[in-house]
Amino acid sequence: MRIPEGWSGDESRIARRYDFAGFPQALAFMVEVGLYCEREDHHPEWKNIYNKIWVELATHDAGKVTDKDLALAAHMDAAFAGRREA
Ligand SMILES: C[C@H](O)[C@H](O)[C@H]1CNC2=NC(N)=NC(=O)C2=N1
Repeated sequence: MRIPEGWSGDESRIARRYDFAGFPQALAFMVEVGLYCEREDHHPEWKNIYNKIWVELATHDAGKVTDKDLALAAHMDAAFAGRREA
């Protein structure tokens, strides 16, 4: 498995921190990504403090990182790129 650019971790889980301009941008990111997660039935472990979000991705059923996690990571990175300056 190749860990995506900007992420850390190993075969069991990958992790990344996103820093936003403020809480509204972080909240908008969580709402947008959350709707994607509901559509895909695949959910992150994440924590928010003010303008920061810590994310960990793994497929619990499989006990490892799968293509679903990599797709979610790519979606998150794209959503972040679109909101960085907002
Ligand atoms: C019942 C439901 O489909 C499962 O719990 C899904 C939901 N979202 C999930 N999300 C993640 N990240 N891993 C899972 O194994 C998983 N399983």
